[in-house]
Amino acid sequence: MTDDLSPTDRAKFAAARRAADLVEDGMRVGLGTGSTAAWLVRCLGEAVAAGTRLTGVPTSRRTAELAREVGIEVVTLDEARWLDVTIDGADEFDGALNLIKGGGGALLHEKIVATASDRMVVIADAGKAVETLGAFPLPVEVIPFGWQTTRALIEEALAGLDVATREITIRTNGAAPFVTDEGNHILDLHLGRIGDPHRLSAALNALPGVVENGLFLDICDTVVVGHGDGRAELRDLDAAAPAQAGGAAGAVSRDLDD
Ligand SMILES: O=C(CO)[C@H](O)[C@H](O)COP(=O)(O)O
Repeated sequence: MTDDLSPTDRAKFAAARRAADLVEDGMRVGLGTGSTAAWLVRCLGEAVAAGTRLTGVPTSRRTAELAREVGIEVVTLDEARWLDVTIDGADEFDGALNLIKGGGGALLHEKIVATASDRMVVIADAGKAVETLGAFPLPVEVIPFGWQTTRALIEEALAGLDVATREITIRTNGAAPFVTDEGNHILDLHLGRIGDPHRLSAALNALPGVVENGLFLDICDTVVVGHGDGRAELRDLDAAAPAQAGGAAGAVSRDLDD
């Protein structure tokens, strides 16, 4: 399944394969969205074929389709109610394991599913590690009604916040605005650097018209970092370190050559 992969895809696969080993028989698993999460779903499909029993709650229609294709029993979040683990990709992660997500437009379901889980495990290639969040444009899901007014409100809110740049673009699909699984649009906030992610997240979610933003703060417990040579390294939040400590002090690493 992995012949002819680019180094980045090999890294994504390595992270997904290692994370699939964390799934135990009988678990209810939140299934993320994106190319790294797709590797995970394929790995879990192999585990199911080998006899592991699990139920999956997909975070998007795309993931639901792939999960069914590979033989995973798919249920809704309301049927599962609570999950043992959610495993998902990310666009950026920092030293405190805070994330930017939503590059694939599924951030709303992803945040709901991750929050309804005992543990959130992120799978990512090493290129997603950052010192400070914000180089990746921050996705914000907004309802279509009055989205241009919502964009203006976001611009006003950004004026008082610690960010490097303040450009906002509407995500498109061809000529039309991109539409999420919930029928909403995505505004991408090009901020360069986010000085205070908690303050920004609260300011965005306080605006009418904003449904959710792609900052996942204090949600992720573990990042499995994949490398192009096939290694995967686990970074766990150190319970002793304050979440806002950031940098290497906020997480502990274990090298797992497999
Ligand atoms: O948040 C997401 C989708 O909404 C993805 O997990 C994120 O964009 C990473 O994608 P990929 O694994 O393809 O790099």
